[in-house]
Amino acid sequence: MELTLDRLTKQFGNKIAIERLSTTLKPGIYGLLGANGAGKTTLMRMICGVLTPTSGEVLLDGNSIDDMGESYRNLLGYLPQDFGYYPDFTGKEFMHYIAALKGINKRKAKIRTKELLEFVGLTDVASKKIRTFSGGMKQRLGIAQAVLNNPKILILDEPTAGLDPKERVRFRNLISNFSKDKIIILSTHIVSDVEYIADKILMIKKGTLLMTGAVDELIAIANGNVWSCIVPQNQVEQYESQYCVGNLHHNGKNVELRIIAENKPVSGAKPVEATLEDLYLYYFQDQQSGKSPEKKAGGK
Ligand SMILES: Nc1ncnc2c1ncn2[C@@H]1O[C@H](COP(=O)(O)OP(=O)(O)OP(=O)(O)O)[C@@H](O)[C@H]1O
Repeated sequence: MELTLDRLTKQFGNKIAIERLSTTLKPGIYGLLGANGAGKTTLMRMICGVLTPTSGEVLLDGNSIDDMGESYRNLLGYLPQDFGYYPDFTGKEFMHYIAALKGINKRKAKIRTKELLEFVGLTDVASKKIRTFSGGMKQRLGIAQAVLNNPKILILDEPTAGLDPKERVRFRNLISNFSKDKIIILSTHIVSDVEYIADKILMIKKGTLLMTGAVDELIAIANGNVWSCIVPQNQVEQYESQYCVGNLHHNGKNVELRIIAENKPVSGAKPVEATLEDLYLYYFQDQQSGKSPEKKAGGK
């Protein structure tokens, strides 16, 4: 199975949300990382066929998804960003309702609902109204509905938004367990959500694919460019204006800074192992602090 995005472009008025984005996806978990407004939702909606590209196309095994129509939709599971949960439905009723929308017969819907509510750990609350669910429980229900038809392609838009750390871990494990032979794309701007489960990262910035690769490959780009520096407290602002600064750790009168820079920022700076977050911070720092990266940490 191969999903090809071929020069995919979406323009809203004057705004180009996605610009000639091309890549090929094979079974595995893909983490779509990008700042707010980078174009993640637009891209996912085009992959799902709910938004028509201005130009370019999405192909599954060489066939345009437009031409495939229902046979493509039958392979697809989608959890949109703002999913409507119907608070007065119980978890079970909601699953049956979505199953009916997906054209799954009642008998099969009952069996799948039971299996899936078990899978996402909601069996005990299956007969409770959704209005009583926590954010994490709703997200798990969202995942369960998305996989009702046992999709080969699963698209999850910001599935970890609003989850606490424990729920995040649970979510990651759920996705890992479900991922065999499937193309899973999940978007987030939280690096740690994808660092551990994604086979491949797609970093998207201003509608274009900035870089793509396995987590290790991307981290390798930043390796050798991450430093730990101890500086006096009154110099922190100066460093922040000059460099891409990650974590700060106050230690008495001094502050330990994590700096991402090609050259040693200060004598005594110690090189430290890079993380995906360092790379992300470096490439997206202009969108977080308003400044542009003066020099890139590595190639594409
Ligand atoms: N229907 C629309 N009409 C006009 N502009 C839009 C529309 N949808 C998206 N955009 C613009 O396209 C750009 C990309 O938006 P998109 O929602 O895809 O980004 P995102 O990466 O998903 O962001 P977020 O993480 O905030 O959801 C943004 O500048 C957004 O304002």
